Amino acid sequence: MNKVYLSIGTNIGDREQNLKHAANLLYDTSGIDIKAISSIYETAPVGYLDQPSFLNISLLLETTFSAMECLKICQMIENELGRVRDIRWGPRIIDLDILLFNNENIEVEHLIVPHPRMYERAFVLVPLLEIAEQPFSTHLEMAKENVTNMDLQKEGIT
Ligand SMILES: Nc1nc2nc(S)n(CCO)c2c(=O)[nH]1
Repeated sequence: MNKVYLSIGTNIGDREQNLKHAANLLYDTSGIDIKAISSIYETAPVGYLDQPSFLNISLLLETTFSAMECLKICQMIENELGRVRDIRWGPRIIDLDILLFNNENIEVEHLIVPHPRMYERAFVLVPLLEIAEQPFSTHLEMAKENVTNMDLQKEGIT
């Protein structure tokens, strides 16, 4: 069984409904067991600043799927909710990112785990650490270290 941490973000439409829809699609997927879901965080946009604020959550899954299969499932859910990939850092109806896959390091085309930008993003680290299981993996220890040194108000997470 694989342990996978995801980050989900949305800043278009009915944002809470988008999160619920994505979580329900994961819940309904045979081979995926949702073990934890974080609180919903309102977060200031990072990257492209001229866009609405996001809602972000993190989930812990247990799954029989491989990392690549998980990536495909995340992309299917984004497509199902109508994700349009136009402006790279722009507004999106839903965005599912794989943060951690067990305590593995993965670097293949289209998939890098741990997520390459997760350690610098409070909107990822705060929900993640809310649900992270003890004892922390080395990746989660680093996440905790990084978020401890962040000014969360400045990072725009409430
Ligand atoms: N606060 C916040 N800013 C973001 N910028 C991008 S791109 N995204 C999409 C995820 O990479 C987000 C996000 O989910 N939350």
